[in-house]
Amino acid sequence: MGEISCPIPVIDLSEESMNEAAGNGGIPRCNQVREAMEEFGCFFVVYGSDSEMMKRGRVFHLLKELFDLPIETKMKNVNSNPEIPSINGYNRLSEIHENANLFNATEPATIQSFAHLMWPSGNPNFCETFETYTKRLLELHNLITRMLFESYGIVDEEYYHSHINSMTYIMSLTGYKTSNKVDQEKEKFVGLRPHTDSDLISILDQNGVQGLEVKAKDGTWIPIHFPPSSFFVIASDALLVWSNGRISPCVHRVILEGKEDRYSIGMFSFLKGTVQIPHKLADHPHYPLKFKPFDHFAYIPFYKENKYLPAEERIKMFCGA
Ligand SMILES: O=C(O)CCC(=O)C(=O)O
Ligand SMILES: [Fe+2]
Repeated sequence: MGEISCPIPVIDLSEESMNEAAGNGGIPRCNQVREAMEEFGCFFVVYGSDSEMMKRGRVFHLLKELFDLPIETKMKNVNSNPEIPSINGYNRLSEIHENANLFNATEPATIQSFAHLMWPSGNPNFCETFETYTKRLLELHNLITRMLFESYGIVDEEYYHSHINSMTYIMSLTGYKTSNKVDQEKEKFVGLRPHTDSDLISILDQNGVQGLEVKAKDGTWIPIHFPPSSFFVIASDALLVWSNGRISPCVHRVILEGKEDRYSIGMFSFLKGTVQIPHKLADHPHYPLKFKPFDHFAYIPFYKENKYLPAEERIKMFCGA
């Protein structure tokens, strides 16, 4: 059987490409971002230089180091954000699947105190690598947000800055240690059931081991193979509300195969406060106001209780107009 080419758009936001575009009068890349979000709820973004890619390899070595620590150590990472009590700092979800969540992940102090908990005698390599990494992911998140706003004609700088300044990020580090599953050499098994995420926009990364799949509009599952130097960007539940129903959250799952351990990182963006449809998107004959404003943190426990309902149904139950 021949390879089916992946229909998911790849958007090049690398520095060279952005400079080139600026020189050419600018390819309307912000429209590509919006179109990808509206059509697929996700896209690949090429971002960062080759030397940064080398460093990204380091990130996943460090995740192995982290998940190889004794469970008692990993359990010391407790939730440090009392406003989101329903998200744990550490989860052991099965014998092969565990994850660590870092709250306010873009603050260097968060990375340092996490590293100190995990490695009391210090791990400067972890701190340096993750501080740089989260900084880049934050820049990327802000760039994508700005482009999306621009494409919708929301060019109010004050609105953009107040939105960005209201964000907080949870970085979720996940390990799927399939090598622990000695008896299931060839069988595929579910790492994460189909779901959408509860935040606004998630940025995903992984080591070289495949497993992530997204559900296309026709119901088929598309395996996600990251192009070189890319991250995978997905729309989450709160973006459905913010966009007044224009952007459907991306349904995704993780299917594991073989014995190679898989490590992934998700940078999840939450609004500290109210998610609200901007006037520009509410005031349209095809898009009458669909959702009431809602408190993003208050949504999380509801989301968790109803995680496997279709996102549209869940959101409508929570804040349908
Ligand atoms: O492991 C992955 O690639 C995806 C993780 C994910 O979907 C999640 O944490 O919500
Ligand atoms: Fe997810």
